[in-house]
Amino acid sequence: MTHLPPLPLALTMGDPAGCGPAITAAAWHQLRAEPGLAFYVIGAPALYAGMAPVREISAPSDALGVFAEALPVLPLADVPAVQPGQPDASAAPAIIRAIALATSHALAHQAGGLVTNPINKALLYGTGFAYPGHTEYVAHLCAAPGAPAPRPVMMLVGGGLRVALATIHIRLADVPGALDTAALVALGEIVAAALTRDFGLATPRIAFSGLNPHAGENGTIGDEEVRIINPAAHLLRQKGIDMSDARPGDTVFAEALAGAYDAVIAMTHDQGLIPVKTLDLWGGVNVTLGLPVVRTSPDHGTAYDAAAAGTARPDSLIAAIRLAAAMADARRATP
Ligand SMILES: NC(=O)C1=CN([C@@H]2O[C@H](COP(=O)(O)OP(=O)(O)OC[C@H]3O[C@@H](n4cnc5c(N)ncnc54)[C@H](O)[C@@H]3O)[C@@H](O)[C@H]2O)C=CC1
Ligand SMILES: NCC(=O)COP(=O)(O)O
Repeated sequence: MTHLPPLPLALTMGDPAGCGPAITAAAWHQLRAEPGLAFYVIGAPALYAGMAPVREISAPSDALGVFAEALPVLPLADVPAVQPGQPDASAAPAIIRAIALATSHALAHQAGGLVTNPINKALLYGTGFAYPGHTEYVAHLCAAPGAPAPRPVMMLVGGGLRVALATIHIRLADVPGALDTAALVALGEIVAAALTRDFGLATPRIAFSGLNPHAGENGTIGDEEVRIINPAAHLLRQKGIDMSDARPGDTVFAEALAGAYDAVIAMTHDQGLIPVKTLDLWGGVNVTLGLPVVRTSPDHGTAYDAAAAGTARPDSLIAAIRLAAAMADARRATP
């Protein structure tokens, strides 16, 4: 077994008007005594002033020596001054640069992985950001020269569940047309490989959820299960992956909680996120699978109201930091 030295995690500042600065400072207070969870944040030092002692660093490796005493901040230029709770589109270029820099640190093995603070997607779209979210943007940044971007898979971890998504930020009406047997096979392979590599499960058991009520009742109330999902499950089983046919969406998460499955692949964003957020509103983590770098995130958004009121909770960010560190450890042990 190879053991490479631990690296700090790179946190992005996220939307500076959102909860990111407050939860980052709060996470530092709670984690500063755990050197295995050392991190630095890429952002404007002023964002954290008054919430934590701040130390500017000039390279990711400086964070390890600083973390116990102060929040290590790698300064990002040109972050406009914003008010908590007051989104400001002029911050968009800096928000995007922080994500790009953190990803480059992880790709260069200067950071063990990246943990992204929440962004306001509509605000970024309004300034021309061409990606649905971090998931697809980080994948784009991970593309090798001349090669297509790796296919990223969003998985939520929380409340005793792991739930990967077959479709993410698309209209519900577009979901049936977006489901495709070959794509579900590729998705199942990515989820199975990640559960082994990053979560230490030698032979993970995975379930597809159905799209239609009762998983389509044998094609009588929707045929995506018999036409698309079950054929993908069959092909995955032929590849040696323990994959169920489509299970009814109203029971598959209870089955997973009871121990029948290590992960569920949900067909839509809300089908997957509702059980995780209902079971674990504060502690859920969003993980991107299928990338050469570790990337996690809190599963909540910018929470402008909590940012303005000073009531933002760091629980989900802390869970995201813990999970990223565990995944980075697993990859260091078996690169
Ligand atoms: N990973 C990311 O960057 C994500 C970004 N978003 C973005 O967040 C923005 C706001 O989305 P919403 O649907 O309002 O979801 P939200 O998660 O920001 O807020 C929903 C409710 O939960 C509360 N809440 C969320 N996190 C909290 C925390 N840490 N502490 C205390 N209260 C908290 C909020 O105050 C609000 O009442 C959107 O622009 C969306 O694009 C949403 C989800 C993930
Ligand atoms: N609802 C989850 C979400 O919006 C996270 O998206 P991403 O920014 O992690 O791609």
